[in-house]
Amino acid sequence: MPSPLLKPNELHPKGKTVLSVQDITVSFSGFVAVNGMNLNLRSNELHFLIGPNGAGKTTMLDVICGKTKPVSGKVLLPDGTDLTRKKEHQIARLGIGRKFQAPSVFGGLTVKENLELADDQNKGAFHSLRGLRGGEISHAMEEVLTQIGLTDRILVRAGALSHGEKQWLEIGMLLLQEPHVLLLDEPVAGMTDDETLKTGELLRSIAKKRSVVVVEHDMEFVRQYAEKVTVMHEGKLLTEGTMLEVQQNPVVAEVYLGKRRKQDAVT
Ligand SMILES: Nc1ncnc2c1ncn2[C@@H]1O[C@H](COP(=O)(O)OP(=O)(O)OP(=O)(O)O)[C@@H](O)[C@H]1O
Repeated sequence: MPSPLLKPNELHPKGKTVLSVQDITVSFSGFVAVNGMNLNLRSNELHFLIGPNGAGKTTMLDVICGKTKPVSGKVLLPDGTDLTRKKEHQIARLGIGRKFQAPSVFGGLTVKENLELADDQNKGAFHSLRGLRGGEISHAMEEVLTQIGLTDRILVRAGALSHGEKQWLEIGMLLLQEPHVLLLDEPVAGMTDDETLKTGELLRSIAKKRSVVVVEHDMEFVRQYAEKVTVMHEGKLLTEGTMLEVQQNPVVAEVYLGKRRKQDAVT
């Protein structure tokens, strides 16, 4: 068990593998959604998972966080722990944070109360008795508030926040759990241009200390922020590299264009 005093970046210097997906296959009642997928996640890296609709990207995140169990394969931590054998809450405790596409904050609670709830969940019941008085917030919470840009909004009900602000709040709640790996599904969908830009900068700052994996369809966003891109197609790893490298891969172009041609033929 690593010392809780160590920060994720001290545990895993840049470039070290923090999670290894090995030969994962997922079947939904006989339909193979992921077919022998491999994926290496490294520390301090902003890693995008792209591919046409139905490629298996979300399913892959679901496998890593334990929401979906594969029929075969492993998801290994550096100490050899296989996450496919763990339950969702155990995986969260092992430092894997998952954000789903729709924000799931408590609309009736303020920003501060939502963060406190996440902080309490993380640290256990005694945390509530740690002696902070009414208006006070913990140092960790203060740092997170600054990072997600909601310091001036702490007393606003989450339900009254903009779509982008809700997404940042949820990311903040995950950050309080100090995950080593953060998994996000289409975080900028439905955001304004300004919110998209702020989210990109936020993810970049988070990836300075953690491994961040983003499933994304917005190619402009990927181009702007990706350090590494993995392309999935029909449940398999098609290729990976920098955005420039995968863009220049003719098979990637064919996969995307092929999809579009099929759609054009239908409409
Ligand atoms: N619970 C499920 N039951 C049956 N089929 C499923 C289930 N979840 C996903 N699928 C199917 O598995 C395939 C992969 O789905 P997945 O959502 O992982 O793809 P994706 O790459 O994330 O697609 P998108 O970009 O459209 O979100 C799709 O054909 C989808 O219809």
